[in-house]
Amino acid sequence: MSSQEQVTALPLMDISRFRGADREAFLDDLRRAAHEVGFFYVVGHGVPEELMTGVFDAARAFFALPEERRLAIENINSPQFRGYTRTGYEYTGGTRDWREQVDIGPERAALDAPEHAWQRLIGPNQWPQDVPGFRDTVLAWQDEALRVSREVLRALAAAIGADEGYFDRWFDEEASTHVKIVRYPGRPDDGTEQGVGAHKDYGYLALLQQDEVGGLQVQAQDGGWIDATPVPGSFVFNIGEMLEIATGGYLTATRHRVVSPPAGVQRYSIPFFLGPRLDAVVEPIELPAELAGRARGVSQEADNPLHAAYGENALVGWLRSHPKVAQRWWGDVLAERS
Ligand SMILES: O=C(O)CCC(=O)C(=O)O
Ligand SMILES: [Fe+2]
Repeated sequence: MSSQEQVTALPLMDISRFRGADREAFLDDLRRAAHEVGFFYVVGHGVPEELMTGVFDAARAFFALPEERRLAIENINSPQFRGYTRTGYEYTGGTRDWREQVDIGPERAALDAPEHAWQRLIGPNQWPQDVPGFRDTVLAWQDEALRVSREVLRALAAAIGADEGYFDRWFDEEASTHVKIVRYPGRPDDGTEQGVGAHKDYGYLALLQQDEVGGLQVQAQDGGWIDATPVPGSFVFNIGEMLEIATGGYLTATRHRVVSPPAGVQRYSIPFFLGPRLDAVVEPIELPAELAGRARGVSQEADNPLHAAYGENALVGWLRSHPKVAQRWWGDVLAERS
């Protein structure tokens, strides 16, 4: 192997094989990748290159706006945690992350009389008014990210011996989608390396489009960290907590983190999260005996208990990561729970 050749320890999956002649071999590869690593690259997805480039252009245009224009859609305006988060205002593992971002969810009207706390996550987005085409481009990208994620979810269901459509029961047209448009500035003067602290993602699956800079790291089973080296044209996929719960830990939500780029270098990334409906309570699937024997059980960490009720799982995540928004709009819920 020449020293120029790209070396990456994460498996690479060509999702077009799922509909092709070697489907069974593909499902074996996918099963191994999803069980052993929980992270893999996906190529052969058919998302037009112009759209992948276009969404990064939209991101660059937004983050190039003067701060007061970015703050016009600050998430502090939104009980649903939608909109812009300034660098240093998001927390993971109780420690400040070093990135700025725009969070976008399903576009709905807020409910008049929500019965459950998590129903207050339903509501409208905040869109920047001064980046022409931002909304259309992001929505077009979101549609494609949803299409590819659904295909990967169907392949995962087939790979664990279930019907392709198995996970659709907690899903349908009300799927929880979440797009994050992210910019990591170079690391701050004090040299802190946390772009995003180590965490798991809470839905079914996460898809990530990243630029060429790198910095995402994935925790291996031995505790070491593997670089998710950028592979042009690919998406990085990882398993979320709801699939860990649904498979009794046969599929594991793998911890990952982002190391900030060096000072003076910036990185753009666009994660997309696919979750079940907010009112879904995910129950364990009956796995084929051979797989069940290798299921590791659902991890229960003191600092991150997993909730099978998806809306609750999502709410806990939002409250923890955006304390200022939580204080402004969710004081009653925080007080009840303290
Ligand atoms: O930006 C990345 O590479 C990953 C971000 C991430 O893990 C997240 O936002 O959950
Ligand atoms: Fe993540």
